[in-house]
Amino acid sequence: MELVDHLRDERNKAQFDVEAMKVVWAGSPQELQLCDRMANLVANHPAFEKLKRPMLVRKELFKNSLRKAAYARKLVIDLGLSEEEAKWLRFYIDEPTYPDLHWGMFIPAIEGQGSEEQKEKWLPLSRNMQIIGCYAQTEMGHGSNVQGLETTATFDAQQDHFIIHSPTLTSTKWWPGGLGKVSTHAVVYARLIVNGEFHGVHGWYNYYSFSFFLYLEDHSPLPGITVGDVGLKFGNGAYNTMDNGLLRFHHVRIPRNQMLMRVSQVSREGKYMQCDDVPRQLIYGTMVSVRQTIVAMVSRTLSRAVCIATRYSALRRQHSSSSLVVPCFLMIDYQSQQSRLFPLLASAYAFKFVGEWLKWLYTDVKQRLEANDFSTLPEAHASTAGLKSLTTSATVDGIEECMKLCGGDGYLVSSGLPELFAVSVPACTYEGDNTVLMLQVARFVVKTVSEVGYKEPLGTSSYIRRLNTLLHNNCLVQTGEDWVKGDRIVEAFEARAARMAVTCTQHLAKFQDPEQGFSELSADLVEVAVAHCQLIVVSKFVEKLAQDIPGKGVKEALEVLCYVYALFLVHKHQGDFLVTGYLTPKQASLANRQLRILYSRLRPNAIALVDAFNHTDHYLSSVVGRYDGNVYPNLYQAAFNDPFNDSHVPDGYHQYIHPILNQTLAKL
Ligand SMILES: CCCCC/C=C\C/C=C\C/C=C\C=C\C(=O)SCCNC(=O)CCNC(=O)[C@H](O)C(C)(C)COP(=O)(O)OP(=O)(O)OC[C@H]1O[C@@H](n2cnc3c(N)ncnc32)[C@H](O)[C@@H]1OP(=O)(O)O
Ligand SMILES: Cc1cc2nc3c(=O)[nH]c(=O)nc-3n(C[C@H](O)[C@H](O)[C@H](O)COP(=O)(O)OP(=O)(O)OC[C@H]3O[C@@H](n4cnc5c(N)ncnc54)[C@H](O)[C@@H]3O)c2cc1C
Repeated sequence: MELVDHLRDERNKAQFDVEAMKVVWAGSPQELQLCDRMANLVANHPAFEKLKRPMLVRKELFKNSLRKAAYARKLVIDLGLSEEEAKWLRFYIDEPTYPDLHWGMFIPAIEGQGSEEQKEKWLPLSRNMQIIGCYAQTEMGHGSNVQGLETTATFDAQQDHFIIHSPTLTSTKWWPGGLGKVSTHAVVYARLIVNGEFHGVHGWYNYYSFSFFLYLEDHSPLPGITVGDVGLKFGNGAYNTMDNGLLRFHHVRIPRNQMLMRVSQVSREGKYMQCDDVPRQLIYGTMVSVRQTIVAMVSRTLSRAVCIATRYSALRRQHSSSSLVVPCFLMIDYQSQQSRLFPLLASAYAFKFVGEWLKWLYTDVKQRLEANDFSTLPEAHASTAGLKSLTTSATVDGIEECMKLCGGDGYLVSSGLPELFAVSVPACTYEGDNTVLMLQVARFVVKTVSEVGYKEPLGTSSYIRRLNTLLHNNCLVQTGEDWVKGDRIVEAFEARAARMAVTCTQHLAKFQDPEQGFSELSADLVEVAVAHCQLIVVSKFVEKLAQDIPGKGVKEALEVLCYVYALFLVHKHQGDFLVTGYLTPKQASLANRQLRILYSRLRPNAIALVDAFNHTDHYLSSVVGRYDGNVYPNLYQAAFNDPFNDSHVPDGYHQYIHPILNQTLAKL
């Protein structure tokens, strides 16, 4: 039977080579081929079916996710998949499970913080999954405030042991993924006590990582350990496939050599030693690594929501504004729908490109760290923290908007959007609460501004070198067309970021106690950080356009997306641009007018731009976002796939409805 493509007319409108755009989106022909292979491996295998997930109760759901993880492991071994292939396989299975933390945090923590000897011992065991690990940092009472962690690790010189203890209820380890039911090991952050002395009580270096055996072979916890799951989380399915755990220690002994010893050591005699040439911030290194990964992944999450909403918008018809009776308008042709949808489409591309750049920055910093060059760590910290915060917040808001853009059907689980929202929301909290992370960026920016004159700003903050120009030269835009020039756009974002940073730095200088100033101005400081991070995203998109981009019309389509992203932000944050005096109201309104022109240029390419994400229907898991656009029969069928429709008479009907119909309520 011939398949009907309900979106064919839309696809025919494309003004660029979709196959070439797929390569740009994936990053390279090799990446495209790799992702395509892994996505289809998952899509074509019944073991990875996921549509029934939201109907399962927690225990079934969890067992189901263990089955999938075990099956994935078998595929990795049977097919001899590389670590990179295995990573994409897990990604397309699309279900948070313990291997995410094992591969994503436990192993990187050992790699980054273990001594050579420890790496030699623990890494082969971990990579072969002979042990399964998690990352136990957060406690019930302390999440953002890592310095406040209460778990203690007291050195016992007599037995050459550390004694790990949870002295209070609030010191209970709380949230670590994979901890609740599965892990055999954990990297635990604890406060170090040697010879009765807390080390580094004033600094952030009083927390050390320990690796220890959590379970005996029969899988009951070691004596002195209480472990469990933190309980049901938001959303059906969603993050409930993960065993986020709780953990308490009652004077649990572990050998001294299980303290991760790259940053500092405790000797057999009980002497505490800090490695001179390694900064203490390195114990936060795993978070830098994961924040980078989150940015690399988040564009795909947003692209998924945008793909669903764009396809449905290009299919569903509603009345025109002049006639409430004739259903003639495609939803995507409403200007208001475009102004909500197209900036999200542009953001997905923007986040993809900034994610590629961040990966490059992180790879560079990682190589430097291995060679004990720590000079670029502050920038890597600020960029990973800020971009993780910016992109996850925008993505989660974007998924919610996509749900609304699909009307009532977006709210159905079969649209794929509610579960995507539920599974993505915690990204604003885990790996650092987004506001807390933006405050870290603000610290970095304010410090850079304060040091102007005796320390050269580098990398993402190099615009601060041109402070004088940015503070005094205002925008030169005179026509709408003037707004679609890369260097002009970047300069506008630089001027806004620089002016906001300088104003805040001046306000901070008025406080006698800098910390009090920082606290009182924290809301403004977050805005400074947002401006700095948006500048990074815009400038990396503009830099991308300066590269050689093959394929008919591909570069032109990307240019439109870049300007949509940037001018949408100019419009959204026009208050910043106006208050700092960089723009006049006329220039701001020209930007908005130009944005409308750009929407009309983007419109014919909309479906092709989401096709270029190359998402399989399995990955989308959305009735309204199907590739073939055959929505309505499938939407109808999906209703009958719900076990709730197995019978006309639900449980409880005879008991609770009949008495009302028969007026026999007194018998209840
Ligand atoms: C939607 C799509 C999703 C895609 C999903 C993909 C993957 C998902 C993967 C995993 C998710 C699952 C697991 C999640 C795990 C976790 O959540 S683990 C726990 C994470 N916890 C945190 O992130 C805690 C956040 N808090 C902190 O990082 C610190 O406490 C904070 C930095 C906020 C403050 O610490 P403090 O010691 O008080 O720092 P100061 O402000 O005094 O700064 C001291 C100096 O250290 C520098 N610094 C801080 N952090 C770092 C770092 N990470 N690296 C390098 N340097 C750092 C800071 O800049 C200061 O430097 P100066 O002295 O100013 O020079
Ligand atoms: C799904 C999920 C998975 C997780 N996985 C892990 C894991 O594997 N391992 C692990 O160790 N942890 C994990 N966590 C814990 C996570 O890292 C913490 O939840 C996170 O760091 C935030 O800490 P908190 O929950 O204590 O929030 P809090 O720090 O209590 O924050 C609550 C509110 O206070 C504000 N706030 C806090 N501090 C400040 C400040 N200094 N200035 C201004 N505002 C502030 C925040 O902005 C936020 O609005 C996970 C969490 C979730 C939700």
